[in-house]
Amino acid sequence: MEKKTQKPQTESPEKGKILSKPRIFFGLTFIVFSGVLALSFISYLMNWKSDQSQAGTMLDKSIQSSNIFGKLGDWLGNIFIFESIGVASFIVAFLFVVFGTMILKKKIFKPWMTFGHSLFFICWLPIFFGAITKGQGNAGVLSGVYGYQIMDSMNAIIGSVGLWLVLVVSIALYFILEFNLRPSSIKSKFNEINESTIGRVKSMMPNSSENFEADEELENEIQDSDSNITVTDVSNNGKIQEVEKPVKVSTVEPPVQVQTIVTPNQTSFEEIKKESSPTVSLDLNTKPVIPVAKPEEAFDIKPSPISTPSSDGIKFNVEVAPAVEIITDADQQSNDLVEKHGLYDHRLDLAKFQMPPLDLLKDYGNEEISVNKEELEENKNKIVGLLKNFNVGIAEIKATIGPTVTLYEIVPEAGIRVSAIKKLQDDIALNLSALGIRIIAPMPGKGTIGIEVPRKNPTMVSMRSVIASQKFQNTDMDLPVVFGKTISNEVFMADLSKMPHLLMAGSTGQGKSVGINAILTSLLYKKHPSELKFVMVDPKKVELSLYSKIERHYLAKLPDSDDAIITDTHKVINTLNSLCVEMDQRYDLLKNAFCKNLKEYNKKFSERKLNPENGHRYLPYIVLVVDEFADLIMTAGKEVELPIARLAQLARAVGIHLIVATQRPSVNVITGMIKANFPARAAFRVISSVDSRTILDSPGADQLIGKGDMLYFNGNEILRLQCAFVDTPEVERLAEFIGEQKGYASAFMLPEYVNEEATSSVGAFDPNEKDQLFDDAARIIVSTQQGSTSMLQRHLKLGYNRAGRIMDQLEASGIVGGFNGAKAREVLISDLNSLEQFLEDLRN
Ligand SMILES: Nc1ncnc2c1ncn2[C@@H]1O[C@H](COP(=O)(O)OP(=O)(O)OP(=O)(O)O)[C@@H](O)[C@H]1O
Repeated sequence: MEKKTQKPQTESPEKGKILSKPRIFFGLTFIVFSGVLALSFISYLMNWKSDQSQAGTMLDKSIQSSNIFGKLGDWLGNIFIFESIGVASFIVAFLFVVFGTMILKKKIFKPWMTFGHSLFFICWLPIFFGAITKGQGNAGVLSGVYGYQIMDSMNAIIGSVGLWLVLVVSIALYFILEFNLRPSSIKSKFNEINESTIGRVKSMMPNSSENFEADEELENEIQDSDSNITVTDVSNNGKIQEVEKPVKVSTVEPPVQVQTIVTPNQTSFEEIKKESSPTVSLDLNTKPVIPVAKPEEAFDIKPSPISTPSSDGIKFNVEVAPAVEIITDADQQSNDLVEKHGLYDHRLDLAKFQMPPLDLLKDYGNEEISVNKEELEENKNKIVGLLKNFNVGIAEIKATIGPTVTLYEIVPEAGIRVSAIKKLQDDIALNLSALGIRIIAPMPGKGTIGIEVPRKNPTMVSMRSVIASQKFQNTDMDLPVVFGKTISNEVFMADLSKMPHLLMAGSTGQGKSVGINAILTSLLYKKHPSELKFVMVDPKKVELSLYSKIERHYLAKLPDSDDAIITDTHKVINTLNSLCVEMDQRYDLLKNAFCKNLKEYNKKFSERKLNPENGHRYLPYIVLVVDEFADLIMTAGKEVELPIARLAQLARAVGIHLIVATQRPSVNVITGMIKANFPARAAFRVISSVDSRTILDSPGADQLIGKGDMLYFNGNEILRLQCAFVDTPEVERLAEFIGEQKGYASAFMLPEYVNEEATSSVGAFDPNEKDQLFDDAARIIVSTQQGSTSMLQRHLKLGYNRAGRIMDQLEASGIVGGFNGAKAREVLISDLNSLEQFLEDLRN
């Protein structure tokens, strides 16, 4: 059931587009010129009689013009209005606005439709005014000379009746085509108006006999009509609710059982008692019977007729009533709020925030791929020759040149086994004497076998070129990440929110840090600070430090920490657990708002359907970036692995996404639990094929050539990409540009994380799980009035751990107080009698 809601003001896709200066100049010039034209025309219309005599005196200073744009205004008015098309000239002025908005890429008008309509009226209006004025009175300005002359010529050719016929038929055709007017729709519109008028008149009448009479009249009216029948239900309060239920007369159905029901104010109707069929079929001879709508059904129901010719020649109409639109109180309230304050704009806190311009990124010059025909020919010959030596015949070979790699696709002759070619990988590599050869047999979805051969002179892919690409600029992805270019030189992008977490690996110096910077740069170029927050973990301390400048805009941190970029392993554990708390809180918010994911939730919040007083808030995406995961696992092990795995398993729906990078993709770093929850993987060059298997579940990453040459696995297939290059100074400039702008008062605060171990014993006492020696321990403590764990150890001959656990239980049950540093705990029960009573209560 569709709810009637205010249409949300979706962010226009043009927002992200960068307009060139000439565009802005010409766009604005057109719009301003349109204003000048319109004002000149208005002014000309007011003074045209006096000013017209001054035509041709443009340079004569002694003659003044009364047009607000002086003689220029006069001249424009004269040219457009008087000498051309009369008042239709305003349409010309309007067209300049349309041009202007087109140049500025604002999709306010549908250009072709607007031009079409305008052209029609530019032709029709002058002739129409010409026909009306016949050259008398204000003919000059209404029709213009052109309009009058065309009208005059037509008049001479087809006569005045013919002229009017052309005018009327053309305008009628225009409206019929434009508004889809058909006799049936005009008739139903007319019926609607008719009914609503009758309804209104009826509702004005008191609940009396007059009303009754009106009902009868109406019924008569209804019964007169054999096609459209209006049922009127008069409810208790005298309000009339109407349902239009056209009943079409048809044959075959058995006679309908009719029952009379009485409505509260005694108006009687006949109800069709017929189960489960919304379609009504009646005997041709019976009079139409009127179904009574239940009060809650009595909304605007506009049936949509479906007409099917039946085999017996009788027209059989089926009408399906559309779903009833219902507005709940909450909807109404949010609609009112939106009407009053507009949609909630999360960007408002930093309304003046400027998205970074493109020129912060370095232009590395020509990135066009140069084709080295000799190299291509040489490689092709080597491949064909080698395969021939191994008795592998080739039917066809094709080369696709990418930025770093050329892909040779071969179609083997019939009967050749794919595995035979696969086995030759090392031989081909040896023959081509090149590193980084990868054989893809077969190419997914292509029916060929691919051999990737690195180029001698690779082309660099700059971050600027991919950020400037149409694909990135016009993307509607939620978290667009532009990695670089594919083997066929296309910009490659992926949506981090769909990945939903990314695992990156690569040996040192192969382009992993550049890859992370490319990801962060793409997100910074697309997302406003209110929409995205980063949690950065950088055990190496230097890789992500550049981003500290954007702390108050894009970073998130724990309330008690000084630096937003976390370099200390212990803090990482707290931060990860805090992220888990944030995740749980977000899930609660989503659950209370009946939303399935963050996007839905934020939309609802923007439409003011969620009350901030109930804890609802706009939720930015949170991206956790861990630069050296191996280091964390080595120092903190499970304490890091568990929250990471938990986040990876659950956090996608609440907008928390993980990017975890490591130099050492060994199985004790990338464990099964981690791997299972990171479907998207990016591999730069790694040392061994074992490492490649760990990260990608297949070899290949060990065959890469470094410098940003990478494999991306999206869960289905592996793609070879050349990562875009973004240098440290570029990132610095970007961070500086953002950092210099007004930001929030502080970084985004993650929820405080309270270490569970510190609190678990207190308040979590479960009498069923108490230690067997709990009662004895309590008696010893109370009799000695000493809350000491070592004393319990001595008296009960226990190890420290068990004694400590019993002490925690005594604290939780309220027999002793909290941990008191070096001193013994306070004993809260003064004597054994009270204790026995207390223990008895606990048992019950
Ligand atoms: N996409 C790329 N295009 C061109 N050159 C690149 C690219 N990525 C990296 N390089 C080159 O490789 C060098 C090392 O890259 P990067 O610092 O990203 O390696 P790394 O894997 O992060 O190393 P480490 O783990 O030691 O930090 C860069 O300085 C650059 O010269």
